[in-house]
Amino acid sequence: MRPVRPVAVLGGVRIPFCRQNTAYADVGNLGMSVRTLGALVEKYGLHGQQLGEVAMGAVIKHSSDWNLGREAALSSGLSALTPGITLQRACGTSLDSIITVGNKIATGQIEAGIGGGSDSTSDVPIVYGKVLRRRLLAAAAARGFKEKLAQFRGFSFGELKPEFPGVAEPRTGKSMGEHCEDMAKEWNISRDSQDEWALSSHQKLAAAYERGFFDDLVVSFRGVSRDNNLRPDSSLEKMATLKPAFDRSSGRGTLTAANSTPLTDGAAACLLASDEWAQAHGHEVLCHLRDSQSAAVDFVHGEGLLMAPTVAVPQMLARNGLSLQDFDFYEIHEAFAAQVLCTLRAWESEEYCRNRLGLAAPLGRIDPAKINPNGSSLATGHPFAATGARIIATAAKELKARGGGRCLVSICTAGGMGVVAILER
Ligand SMILES: CC(=O)CC(=O)SCCNC(=O)CCNC(=O)[C@H](O)C(C)(C)COP(=O)(O)OP(=O)(O)OC[C@H]1O[C@@H](n2cnc3c(N)ncnc32)[C@H](O)[C@@H]1OP(=O)(O)O
Repeated sequence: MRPVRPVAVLGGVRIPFCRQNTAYADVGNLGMSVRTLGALVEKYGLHGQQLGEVAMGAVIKHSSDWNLGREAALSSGLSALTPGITLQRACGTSLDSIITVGNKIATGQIEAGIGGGSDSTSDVPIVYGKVLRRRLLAAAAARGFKEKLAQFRGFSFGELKPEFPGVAEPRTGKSMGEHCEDMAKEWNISRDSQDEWALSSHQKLAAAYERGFFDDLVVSFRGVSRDNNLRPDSSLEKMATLKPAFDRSSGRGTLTAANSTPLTDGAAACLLASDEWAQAHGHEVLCHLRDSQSAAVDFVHGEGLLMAPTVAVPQMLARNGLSLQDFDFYEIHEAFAAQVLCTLRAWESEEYCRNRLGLAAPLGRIDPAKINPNGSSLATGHPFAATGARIIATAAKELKARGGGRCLVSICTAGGMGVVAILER
């Protein structure tokens, strides 16, 4: 193995994120990925260039998109000699795409690459059940009309019932929202604190747009120039009127449409390189990807589904000799406001940090003013596989704007996992 070398983040772009069944309803993952990669190629003058890897991902994906990373790369303006790969780790997908490309750069396998992701909740694969699928395949392989027709002997119209992609965890049958509602109850997270967190996310995102922060990060698409979930005019009074979205009957439900991410379409991507490649091509290094970590929790046997970042972060901190307070700001994915608030409370809990994380003392408090300075998923919306690249692009630009510093990135994912990373400038 060659020695590990620094991984430079040169920046990123994304299309505005749009709520389900709005502006991108007929575009799909490939269209959104191509627009995003094309914009990145344009921004960094990569036309005709051969990069080492394009790693993209999608949580919900049509088989007709083949290998989304390669297909999107082929239509992006990059050289056709650029390889592509498609990854999936639920909401951690594009952070993992970026880590994958970063690791290849760190070990000297490649000099530069793109990591990103896309998700469409408006154009999802809807399939027939297994019985009809078997019949159709057998009919396709059969010779002659009579033999084909024979495959449908005993056919019933019930077989035409479509199957939609699952929205529930296969092992528990509960949705993300239902799991997070359980977490909010376990950690005593109030409805008011969730609504306040969500409102603040909208206000910070709106302010960032107003001061031009996103001018070179968000490229317009299909006539949209800003995330269409953004509601700067929202209020705590209006939020307080909303009914619980996931626990409607116990009278104790606190997660609502306003303090949960909406179903969203969108794509985002980042350019990474070795310092040498960046210098040779005249690109400024916005920051370095110093380290990353993934972890999982046993949600099937009672742990909170979205609590795995609480486990991944201390592992990564220990390896780097850092404390939770050694960061200038934090980018914590807001799957639900309650997820962020549960995570913060767990890191402050003596009992949790000692007994669950095996630490000598609690990780301690983070100043909420240092979290998500430009808003996050509650305001932008959350196209699952695009969120990681949105966060890295935003954090890298924020580090440049501050002239230096250190950022902790934390993303919870379905399947009881978490992916976290450290960025530094
Ligand atoms: C997947 C991973 O790996 C990890 C993760 O990130 S987990 C997170 C994954 N994401 C999810 O699970 C998505 C969850 N979200 C949902 O399923 C749906 O958005 C939801 C069930 C929460 C809400 O759906 P919905 O009821 O159709 O929402 P919607 O119709 O938009 O809004 C309902 C009301 O709230 C209002 N509202 C929404 N946001 C608001 C806000 N910020 N301020 C004020 N009002 C708001 C709307 O205006 C609407 O009001 P009216 O009824 O008066 O029109």
